Amino acid sequence: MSSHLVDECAAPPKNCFRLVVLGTARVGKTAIVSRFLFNQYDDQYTPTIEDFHRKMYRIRGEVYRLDILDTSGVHPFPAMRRLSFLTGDLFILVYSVDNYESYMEVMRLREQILESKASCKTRTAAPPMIIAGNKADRPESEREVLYDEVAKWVSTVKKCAFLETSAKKNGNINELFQTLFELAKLPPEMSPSLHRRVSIGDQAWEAAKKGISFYPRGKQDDNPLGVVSPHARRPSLRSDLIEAEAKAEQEQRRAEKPSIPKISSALSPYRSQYRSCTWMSLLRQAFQGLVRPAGGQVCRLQVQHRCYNAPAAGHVQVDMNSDTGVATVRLNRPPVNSLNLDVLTELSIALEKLETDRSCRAMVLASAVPGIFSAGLDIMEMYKSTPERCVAFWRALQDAWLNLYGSRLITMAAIEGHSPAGGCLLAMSCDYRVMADGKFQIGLNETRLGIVAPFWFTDVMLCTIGHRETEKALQLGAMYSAQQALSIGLVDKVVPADQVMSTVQTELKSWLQIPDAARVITKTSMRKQVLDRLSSQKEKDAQFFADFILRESVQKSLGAYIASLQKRKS
Ligand SMILES: CCCCCCC/C=C/C(=O)SCCNC(=O)CCNC(=O)[C@H](O)C(C)(C)COP(=O)(O)OP(=O)(O)OC[C@H]1O[C@@H](n2cnc3c(N)ncnc32)[C@H](O)[C@@H]1OP(=O)(O)O
Repeated sequence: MSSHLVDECAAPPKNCFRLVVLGTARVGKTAIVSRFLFNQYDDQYTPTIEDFHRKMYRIRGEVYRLDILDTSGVHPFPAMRRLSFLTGDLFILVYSVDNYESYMEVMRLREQILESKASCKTRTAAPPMIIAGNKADRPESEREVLYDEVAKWVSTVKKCAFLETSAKKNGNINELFQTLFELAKLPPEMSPSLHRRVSIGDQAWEAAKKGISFYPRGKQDDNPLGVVSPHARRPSLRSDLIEAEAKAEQEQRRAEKPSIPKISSALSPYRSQYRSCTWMSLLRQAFQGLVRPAGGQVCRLQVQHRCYNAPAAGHVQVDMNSDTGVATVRLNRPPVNSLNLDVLTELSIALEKLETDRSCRAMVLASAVPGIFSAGLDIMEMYKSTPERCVAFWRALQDAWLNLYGSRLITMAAIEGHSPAGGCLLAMSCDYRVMADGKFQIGLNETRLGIVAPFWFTDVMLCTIGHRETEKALQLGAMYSAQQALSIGLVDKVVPADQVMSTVQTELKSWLQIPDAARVITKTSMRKQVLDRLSSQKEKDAQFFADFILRESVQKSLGAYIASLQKRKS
């Protein structure tokens, strides 16, 4: 029996759920999932990057689908983590009773999930969550987290439950899922003890499938059944979008209250809002080959070695040349490649993927939009926004920058157009810059907008052109022509526009001759201080940004700047 048939038994969107399991490394996330799915426990520890599982159920004549995302405990993939927050319907947050820091991380994770959800206009309610204090079998002498402390905290938060568990001894695992499903108002039969585990090809499952798909009143087995899909992989982008859309419609419908006579027409304005919402774009990004099937029940993250080209809608196009080990990453958000939350998230994911691709040694950052490298941050993300959205946006920028500036790859910017502010930051964060001669300008022009370049923008510029030039450049919000930029060291080479790419390729050849290990250690040691400065205060920096940008006076300046851009155009 071919395993894909499990998916032929499709669940309606309203019965599809994504469960995300989060927590620091070594707390037992994978062990909990493994107990739940297979009633197995493996004593060996293998760090997880991201595993994907699918379980299908037949319960009281209906088909349900539970997708489980078992996430990484370390955080080299912040964009993937944020996407897991956004796409999750219910969450298990795991800590280990012998590790207080892991409990602190659970508290932080809860906040981050809520903030991520709040930044999506269509999804604001707190999702159901359960806190699992795992390794409860450990001797009391090793315990660092007291049961009462967690219970007290959980009693103060909404839609959240708490249990201590032992994946090793199978303690409370069934109860953990049962409580979560109850909280999420999912059928209790989804818990391991309340359904019969069957496998693909099992007659009961096959009969149930037929009964549901074709002959609902046929001879089907009425006992709840659950089957783990052996070759589970993340759904295709298209099916996920369709499903997400159906779900969002459902949510809207609930919010709209049934008293509205024509629900479909009442929904239409929300549909268009929904279609353009960030959540949808993030979903789109989430499934652009982020995780590929690797066979078996577990889908370890694997990196495509040839081509990461995003679908047409993607704002970041990635071409990987496996022969040379050089990837070209093109920003593609016409008209001016302004960097909004979506672009930044996509960029982060692209960079994270390249970072983990062993065949990739270098990356060229370029634009797919003629005449522009990037117009910098999308001003509309900063104008009349909400604090939650501002924080989410800023985090996405921080992550994209940390990925780029801290990359092990040789990074080169092919600047074939204007590159103000955030565009200049991206270019400066690369190892080498080639700019097109002519009318294009580059620089950190923040003061002209009435805003202040953050300390890490300043740090990067200081490292690039030195103190004196940075002081002048930043105070004046100076924009430089390519030749001026060359003279102060802001770019490394200026060539006619049609030779930018070939010049980058030529330059790359000499960089590629240097052994990677020595080059990477050198680069890392040179950049560490600047990277650490932001890494150590990301949250403070994000909060500061939100507070600053939403000040009335700053909003006024931004409003005037936007008007001046529009006026200049007309
Ligand atoms: C404590 C923390 C403090 C906060 C720190 C914040 C740090 C901020 C960093 C930034 O990156 S702020 C953004 C700064 N960017 C700019 O000032 C660039 C402004 N744009 C331009 O100068 C020009 O557009 C251009 C890039 C030189 C391109 O000129 P071109 O003539 O080709 O296009 P336009 O007709 O001007 O623009 C087309 C279209 O795009 C809109 N637009 C331009 N830039 C942005 C942007 N950054 N964000 C959003 N939208 C942008 C422009 O208004 C036009 O829109 P429409 O009129 O067609 O609707």
